[in-house]
Amino acid sequence: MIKATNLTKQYDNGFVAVDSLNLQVNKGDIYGFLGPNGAGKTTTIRMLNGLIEPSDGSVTIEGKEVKYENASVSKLIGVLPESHGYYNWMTGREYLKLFAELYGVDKKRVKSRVEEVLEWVGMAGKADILIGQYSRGMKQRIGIAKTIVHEPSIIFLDEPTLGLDPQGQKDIQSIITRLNQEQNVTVFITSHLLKEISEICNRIAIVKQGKLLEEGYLDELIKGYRLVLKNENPTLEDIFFSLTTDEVGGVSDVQSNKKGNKGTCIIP
Ligand SMILES: Nc1ncnc2c1ncn2[C@@H]1O[C@H](COP(=O)(O)OP(=O)(O)OP(=O)(O)O)[C@@H](O)[C@H]1O
Repeated sequence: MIKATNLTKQYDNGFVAVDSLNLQVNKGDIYGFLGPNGAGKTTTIRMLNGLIEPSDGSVTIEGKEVKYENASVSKLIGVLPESHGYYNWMTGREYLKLFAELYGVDKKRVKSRVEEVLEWVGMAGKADILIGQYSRGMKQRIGIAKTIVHEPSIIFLDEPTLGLDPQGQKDIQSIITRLNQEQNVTVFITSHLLKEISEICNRIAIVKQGKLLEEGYLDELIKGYRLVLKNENPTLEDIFFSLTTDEVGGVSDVQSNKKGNKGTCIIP
């Protein structure tokens, strides 16, 4: 359903943020895309969405090639970026109506679709309040409503629970799970909250310095790592740290990821 082949991004300054990544997200997955800060997650999402051009490699979504700034797949996908602006002077309902129209929802259907998504994210009672007066959790709910307003089959959520309190995190997780189970929406999600990922995702990928370190079904990975980690019940956190922590407890210098010097770790 989403297939990335040898996906690579070298920025203009020579830095290789994503290096020959091969990924496959299947229909119905909640796919957790994990990695330390600077691992290349946002860069990857932007290439998967056609927002930036890969230096090499290709992406297909439902068999259609994703081309840079080409709107052909935009109807199939919904995107909630990590940092996104809201129109604080609009009410939640006005904002969703605007995006329903922009995304080409049938004019006759806009009103009812906006009401549907407001219900979905539990914001029907707050829809006439200005977005500027919403809490962060309410803004994220409206952000998710915007992401699904045109009924995409795949949604990309970059850190959707960042900065939310535990209840806010739980609410967003429950919306994501219900969208997946009840509306058959495939979800590609990044988060630094490994517990959250292990609770909602069936498949995961772990990247570091732009390279794929591991990909697979979470339950199979956990089984596979029992032996590797000599632990009967390894958690996703155990697997993540075993793969991403540098030996000697050092911090890897991701800025050294230049061509010809890929993946080098500098231990301070
Ligand atoms: N336009 C750019 N030019 C050069 N380097 C960039 C550019 N954009 C991002 N980078 C670098 O690419 C690397 C990957 O960045 P990216 O934002 O994709 O990582 P991330 O995994 O999403 O990080 P985080 O978890 O902190 O959000 C980082 O080292 C970043 O500094």
